[in-house]
Amino acid sequence: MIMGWLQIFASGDIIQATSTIFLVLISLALLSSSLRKTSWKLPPGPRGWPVVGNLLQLGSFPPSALADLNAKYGPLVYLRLGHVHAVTTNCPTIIKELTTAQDDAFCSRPSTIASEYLGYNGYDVALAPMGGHWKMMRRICLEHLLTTKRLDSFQKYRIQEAQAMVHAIWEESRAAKVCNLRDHLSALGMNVMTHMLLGKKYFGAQSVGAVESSEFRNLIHDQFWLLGVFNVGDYLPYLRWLDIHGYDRRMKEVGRRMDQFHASIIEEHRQRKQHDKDGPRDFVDVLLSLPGEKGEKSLTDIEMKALIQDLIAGATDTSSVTSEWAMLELLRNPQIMQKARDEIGKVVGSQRPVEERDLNQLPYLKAIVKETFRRHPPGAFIVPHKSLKHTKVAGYDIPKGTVVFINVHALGKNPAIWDRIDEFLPERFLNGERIEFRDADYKLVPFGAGKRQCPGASLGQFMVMLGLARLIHSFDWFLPPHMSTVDDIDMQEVFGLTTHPATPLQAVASPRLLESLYSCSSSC
Ligand code: HEM
Repeated sequence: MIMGWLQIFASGDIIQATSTIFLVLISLALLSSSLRKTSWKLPPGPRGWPVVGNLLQLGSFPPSALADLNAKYGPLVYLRLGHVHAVTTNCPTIIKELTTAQDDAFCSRPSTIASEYLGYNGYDVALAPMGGHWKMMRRICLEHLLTTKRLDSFQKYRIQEAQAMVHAIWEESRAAKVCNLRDHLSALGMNVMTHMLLGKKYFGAQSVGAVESSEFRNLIHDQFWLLGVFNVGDYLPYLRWLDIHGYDRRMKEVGRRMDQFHASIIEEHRQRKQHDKDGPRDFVDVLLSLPGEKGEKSLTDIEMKALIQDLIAGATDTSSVTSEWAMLELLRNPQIMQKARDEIGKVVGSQRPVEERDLNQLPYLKAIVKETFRRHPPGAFIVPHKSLKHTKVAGYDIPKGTVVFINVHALGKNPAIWDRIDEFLPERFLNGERIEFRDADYKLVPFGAGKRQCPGASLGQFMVMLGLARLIHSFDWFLPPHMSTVDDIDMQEVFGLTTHPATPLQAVASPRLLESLYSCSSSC
């Protein structure tokens, strides 16, 4: 910049020089006015570095780094991430305040490079800023796709896929193979969702085929990873062109390939619709039958693609990673696994498989899932919220545009609200009341809260509970031969949009029901 001024003066262009000085003066004025705003009483937090602020303090596992800051500075911590105001909390009272009393102020989303490339520029639901478009997209989810009636009509797919998983594990057990539970659970989550959404399954028998399935799996994997990264360009936009970690380039490429994938799905459905007079068979058929926002005959292709993208991303990894952590804890705690099996046995017996209608009668299994959400929430942070106006929380000023990181990873390990935090204790939720996933005092918020809370919560619960119930009821589970005690199970977590066990969970399955209960009809 200094070189630029010198060149201007050297060239003798006095008008340009004057306007440059004018701009500098305005910038200084703006800077001093922003400094004056330091009269704001911001929440406490660590001192930041010039320019980057606290970006370098996030570490390799940001949920733990931010939890340490909460322990040091209090329940609401202020951070400056580059030029972005941010706050973080692991406290139920503050979470309640942000998502109920002040929901209107905090219900937007930050606009990020990820939302640009992977959320159709905020044209989707999950990453869209608050506004008319988000309202319309959310209404479509709630009134047309995720209704109880629609979900009931797709129950057969969930049962089919759960049976396909049990069958595949049974075959592996007969071949004396160690079972990779991550593979089975992610195939279950993915197949249930793509079956309902796109009318296809991507893994196992009757799937689309190896090439399309592996391409799809890699795309979803990359998308998940990229949605979870802290991208420097979001916080220091003038450095975006440097693309320090190469995230922009990857996001652009993944977004382009996802878009092609969605376009071909929509085209296939349009072709079929011309010859097929039956009602909608899957969510894409439903989307094709809906009118547009302002009375147009149909939704635009971008709206349909953005919805497909969100539902696949929102539904698949969240439920499979929850189930993987639950199975990991059950292997570490065989007495809890047995208690759950006894409960299922009492309700279901041993002559038939578990059905969805059984799930409401399995409070202990539900408590296991709840304890998994506490100890290993699938997303360490709730999808970040953003404030729409200047407001006060707990007596502190929160500037307009502040990004809010609700740290559910740290909430579940907050010693001020939980006893014996490192133990897996489903019993803590068996207090005689009906067990709800949404906790009235905000100690557990696996599906978020307020206007942005997860619209797929009940489907997510069904998917997790059905998969687990089938695994526990159908098999006895043992450690793989390379492990001698439960302490050999790797408990390390890998940070991303969802937090996975560092090592995919492996175990040995031994069938415990009649052989006929492991068979798979041609449909699965
Ligand atoms: C165990 C399963 C699941 C978990 C733990 C989960 C968790 C979450 C969380 C924490 C949020 C953010 C809430 C907030 O910002 O306050 C969210 C949003 C969302 N979820 Fe889920 N989810 C699950 C399953 C599903 C399923 C099955 C679907 C759809 C089929 C879905 C679709 C969405 C969508 C579209 C949003 C964005 C909502 C908005 O911004 O308005 N999720 N989910």
